[in-house]
Amino acid sequence: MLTVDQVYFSTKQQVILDQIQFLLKSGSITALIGHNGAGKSTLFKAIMGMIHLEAGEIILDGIAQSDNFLAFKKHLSYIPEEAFLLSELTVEQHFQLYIESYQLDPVKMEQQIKQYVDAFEIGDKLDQYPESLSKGMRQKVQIICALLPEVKLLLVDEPFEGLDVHATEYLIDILKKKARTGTMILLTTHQLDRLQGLADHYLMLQQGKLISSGPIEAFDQLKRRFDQS
Ligand SMILES: Nc1ncnc2c1ncn2[C@@H]1O[C@H](COP(=O)(O)OP(=O)(O)OP(=O)(O)O)[C@@H](O)[C@H]1O
Repeated sequence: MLTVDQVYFSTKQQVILDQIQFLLKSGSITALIGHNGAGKSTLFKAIMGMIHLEAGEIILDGIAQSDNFLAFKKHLSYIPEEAFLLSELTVEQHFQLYIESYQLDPVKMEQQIKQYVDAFEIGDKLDQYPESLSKGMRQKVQIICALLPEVKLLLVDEPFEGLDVHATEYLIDILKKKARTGTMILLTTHQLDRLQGLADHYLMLQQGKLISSGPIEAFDQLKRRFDQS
């Protein structure tokens, strides 16, 4: 379970996350929705420990982020809105980096990487560097890296931007499979229609505040609520 408790973050100019509080359960897929600037990416950065919270706590299966950050972080993985790949590493070396940093089984990973690489159609790019890849290809590399470890929580920020239809459908399928094995998934998208049949819960942010949350019972109702927010 993920517990986000009274999380608060501000800059000199504005409050960006205002006492955010929610729970995620094992195996759930939760859509984090909100208009531009609502605070979605900042909330992801807060969960990832990439920003320093002024108040609040984030607890993943009993491990508090502020108590033991290394133990906390090894249970989560992140697909950022824009791929952050290292210019000096090839595609294949990026996969190796994840295998090493998450201490994954290299033999098992070899098969897994082949499966993902084939499905995302980047098999001919393994020895290339990020600068020679298209935006969509870079995103695919980042997605594969994030999918390799079996984590308790997978954060997915605007995953469908820049992906072709085939890759989008494949990713949706993988996210559902991950959730079936107990991974919690928290994802943002502006393409609300993509959430239908994927997300089972939602969190709605508006100007840094959590204004609504719960199970997605009626998708049309959620879209109306979002349009009115
Ligand atoms: N590094 C930063 N310094 C100052 N303010 C920031 C910074 N990053 C984000 N903000 C501000 O925080 C607020 C929330 O931004 P955030 O990127 O979290 O929104 P978002 O919901 O992810 O938006 P989008 O849908 O456009 O990606 C915005 O008002 C933004 O201007």
